[in-house]
Amino acid sequence: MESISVLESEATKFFSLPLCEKQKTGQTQPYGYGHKRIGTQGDVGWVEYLLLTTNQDPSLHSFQTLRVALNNYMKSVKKMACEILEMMADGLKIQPRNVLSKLLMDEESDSVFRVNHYPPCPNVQPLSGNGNGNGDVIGFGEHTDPQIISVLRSNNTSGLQISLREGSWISVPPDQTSFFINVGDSLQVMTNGRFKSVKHRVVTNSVKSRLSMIYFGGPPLSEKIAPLPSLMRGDQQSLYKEFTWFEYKKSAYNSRLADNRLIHFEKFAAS
Ligand SMILES: C=C1C[C@]23C[C@@]1(O)CC[C@H]2[C@@]12CC[C@H](O)[C@@](C)(C(=O)O1)[C@H]2[C@@H]3C(=O)O
Ligand SMILES: O=C(O)CCC(=O)C(=O)O
Ligand SMILES: [Fe+2]
Repeated sequence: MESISVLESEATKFFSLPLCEKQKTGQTQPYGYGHKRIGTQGDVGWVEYLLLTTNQDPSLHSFQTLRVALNNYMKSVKKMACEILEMMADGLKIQPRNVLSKLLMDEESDSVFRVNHYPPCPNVQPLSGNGNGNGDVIGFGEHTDPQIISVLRSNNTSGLQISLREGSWISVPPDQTSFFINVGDSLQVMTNGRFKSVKHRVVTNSVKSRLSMIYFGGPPLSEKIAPLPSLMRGDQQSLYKEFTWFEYKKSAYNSRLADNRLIHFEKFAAS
């Protein structure tokens, strides 16, 4: 895929510019260029990034080649995310098969795209005590993704880890020819817990830099996030209270990265 290598080299060029140049993305908070700070609640990581909405052309006027490469990639990755959601619907034996993908195809779909750059990090003190106790420095702290589905691609530098049920972390081997698919909190709710949003994080590498690009497919803001009726058998009950994506997103964006965001929306949460 030639377009991916163009995007990767343009993104690498972008991140190697002086800070004052990188800040000229023409995007307003929370979008555009950011570094170290993640979200608004005080989370920090050894990372710099570009955060963009997918339903408008990323302004990035001073970075035309990057902008074109991003636009092309965003279109292709959205198509791939829709195909994956359709295969998931087939696997769940639910009809119509576009019941999930249509939310990403909607003109109002609230999807975001992120390019993360983790420069090599000499093993200094873990940032804000978020380290894993092994001297690793956290690039992106543990969290689940709030949307429906995330499609991640990275260069050949390791760093991504997922949390297993008993709390240990395992590395996702980096592979620039593969995509890493993550179930988001919203898909967990829409499948009434059959698919789980898995906690993940990124630890830095002391020698190599990591570049990752993630498409976060989200529904329109007004969409009700609830178990799909065709999945509910007999008198099965929803594990979650009713809410819209707007309500969930608002609550998620007011939380810290590591927080359990779904707990406030569970019907039977232990008190
Ligand atoms: C600390 C935060 C950053 C985040 C918004 C939040 O309050 C909690 C969820 C975070 C996350 C994780 C997945 C995506 O990278 C992201 C863009 C998203 O939609 O939710 C980030 C948010 C962010 O970086 O602003
Ligand atoms: O950069 C990565 O590899 C993962 C980052 C991530 O999980 C996120 O941006 O939500
Ligand atoms: Fe994530």
